[in-house]
Amino acid sequence: MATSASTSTGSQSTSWTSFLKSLATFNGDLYSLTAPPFILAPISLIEYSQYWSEHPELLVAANHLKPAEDAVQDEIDLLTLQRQLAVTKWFIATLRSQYCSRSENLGGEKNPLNPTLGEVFVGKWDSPNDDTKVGETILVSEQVSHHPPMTAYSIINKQNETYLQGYNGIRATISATSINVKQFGHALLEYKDLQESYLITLPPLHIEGLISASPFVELEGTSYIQSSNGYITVIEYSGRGYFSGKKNSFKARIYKDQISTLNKENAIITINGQWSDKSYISRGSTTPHSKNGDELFYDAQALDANHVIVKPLEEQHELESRKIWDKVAEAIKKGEYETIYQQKSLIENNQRDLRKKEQLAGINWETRWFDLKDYEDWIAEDEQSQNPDAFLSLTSLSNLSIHNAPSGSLKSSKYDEGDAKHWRFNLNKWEQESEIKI
Ligand SMILES: CC(C)CCC[C@@H](C)[C@H]1CC[C@H]2[C@@H]3[C@@H](O)C=C4C[C@@H](O)CC[C@]4(C)[C@H]3CC[C@]12C
Repeated sequence: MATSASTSTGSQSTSWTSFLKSLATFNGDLYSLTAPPFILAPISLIEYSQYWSEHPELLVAANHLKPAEDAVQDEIDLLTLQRQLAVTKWFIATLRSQYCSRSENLGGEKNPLNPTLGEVFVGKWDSPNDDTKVGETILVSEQVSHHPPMTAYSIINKQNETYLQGYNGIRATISATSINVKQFGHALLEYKDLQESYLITLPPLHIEGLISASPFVELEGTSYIQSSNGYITVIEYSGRGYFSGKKNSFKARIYKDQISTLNKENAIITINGQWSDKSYISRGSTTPHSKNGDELFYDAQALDANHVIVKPLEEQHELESRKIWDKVAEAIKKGEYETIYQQKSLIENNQRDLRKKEQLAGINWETRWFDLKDYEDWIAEDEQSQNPDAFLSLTSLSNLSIHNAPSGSLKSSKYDEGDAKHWRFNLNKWEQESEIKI
């Protein structure tokens, strides 16, 4: 999103009004809009990858729910369900950071800086509260495409053999009072020791509060967590006034398998509440509630987010996000609108020059740690393979599209068409990385 230069905070309401007017001619690309500088976030969108692991202990929790070697079938089954619950809890715990943190820390939803092609963001989390069971978790993310913007990430906890990877992009439309955003991409979580994997889809969202110049995100629709053991969590989101009259509401139902999802009565467990606050859990399909004495599932306000540790700027590579955007971020924090405009233009022009030079030389920018995998080429081979691909198996179990459809699209839905190319982390490339250090 471009920035309009403005010199005083007194002009804020005028520039907000012209921003709202510009929405009338919106072409679907959020980044082509001229946003008033006071709604810019002083971080690049690539940094949002960190929100997947602000509770590393929850990310690895399922790895500690392993059956003992002599466990009987009932114990094995119970632990399998408990792992589905652990993954569901971790996912619910990511939502507050993903969708509320700018509103909480910056006083309203803000527009992130649009990452440059090849921009990277890396960091780590130490074991929270010196819990030796968690160990170090690292984050590696890369801007793999600029048109359309796509960010890929990988989060690794070697001690727990826990590997999360994914990528995301957005497509937006405007309605009378909100900006509606569909997410593209998905996340894949693997517990290698357990030989278990999970496919996680990303919910649609909309931005409200535009008229009053106090934008905030509300999730909507459905997202899924499909496990390789068959269990599937179906999460439905709603805003103020739909399920409960409260903002950020959700209802998650865990089913034995995808077929069971056809009737909500089949839910084995139901979780209900606010993803930014408290949620409750009960057995079966009845809606749990604190008033019914149901058990607390997760309290998003109780635990502080664990922020990723990033090297000081002096030690950063020229492709690292905070190094690229340092001057712009400082100007945003100080409200120096002219400097924001100048420094952003420098970066954008430099990028345009680079792309022109590549075009003249007949070369394409090469991604650093992620490869674009075309699943159309893989389907036939995978059927014969001893080691089937996790994404293909999980989309088959969950009846989800393998195509580049809005995240969470079902097979045979109107979106289930086109390419089936998805960004995948290449661990070898990361292990051979010699210039960029955590
Ligand atoms: C104030 C408003 C008019 C500016 C528009 C900003 C717009 C581009 C931002 C607003 C919310 C952003 C979402 C964010 O809430 C969370 C995520 C999850 C993360 O994993 C991937 C990025 C995404 C979808 C952000 C994309 C940019 C959004 C829509």
